[in-house]
Amino acid sequence: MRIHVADHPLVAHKLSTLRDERTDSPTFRRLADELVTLLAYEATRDVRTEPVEITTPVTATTGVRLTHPRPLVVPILRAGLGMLEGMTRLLPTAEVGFLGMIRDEETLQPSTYATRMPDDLSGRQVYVLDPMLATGGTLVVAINELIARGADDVTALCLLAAPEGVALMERELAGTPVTVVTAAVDERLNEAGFIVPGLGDAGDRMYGTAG
Ligand SMILES: O=P(O)(O)OC[C@H]1O[C@H](OP(=O)(O)OP(=O)(O)O)[C@H](O)[C@@H]1O
Ligand SMILES: O=c1cc[nH]c(=O)[nH]1
Ligand SMILES: [Mg+2]
Repeated sequence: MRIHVADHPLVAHKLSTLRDERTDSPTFRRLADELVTLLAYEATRDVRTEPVEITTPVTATTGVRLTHPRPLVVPILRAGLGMLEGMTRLLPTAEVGFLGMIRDEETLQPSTYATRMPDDLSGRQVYVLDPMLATGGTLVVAINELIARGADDVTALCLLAAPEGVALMERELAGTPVTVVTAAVDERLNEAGFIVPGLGDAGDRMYGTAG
């Protein structure tokens, strides 16, 4: 597994406002959207392309286009849904699948309550969207499902990661074609499994609800 931390002052600036407890839901959603677009630029560095012959007003030349099958983007509901538009702005022709997952507040174990994506992902590049990589349990289950369906290149975009979650993914997904792109790796998890300093519950902050 590879991890890429986006080291850029604009990313750090937007992330700081996102973390601030005074940031309201509309601003949180807008900043998450802007951050995803910056992360998506890094995350799609290896998106598959093929040569294409084009003619400019001046001459014939060779350009590139995204290969078929198109990449699949999979937001993990709820909070990952707030990252979808920022991602598809850069990859407008991507196919979109959905995974609904929830982490038990006591045990911190993830469970999947909805799955809507192609059964056969053979040879597909997949971009998974989830703002928080905390214990890593959610992303390990999600990515194993994608690989079981045949995905051969998986990139997870996360706004924030905890070292414990990165370590779990490195252990559980060793030898798999997985990359994590994140805006920051924070200090640690607290007793409740929240990222410190973190930004709180991403889903609640995004949608203005509790739980
Ligand atoms: O790395 P982990 O320890 O598994 O935790 C991360 C997960 O927790 C949050 O989802 P949550 O369960 O709060 O669901 P929500 O998006 O509906 O709020 C977050 O959006 C991740 O999916
Ligand atoms: O800090 C955390 C950890 C898990 N999920 C969140 O939304 N925030
Ligand atoms: Mg939540």
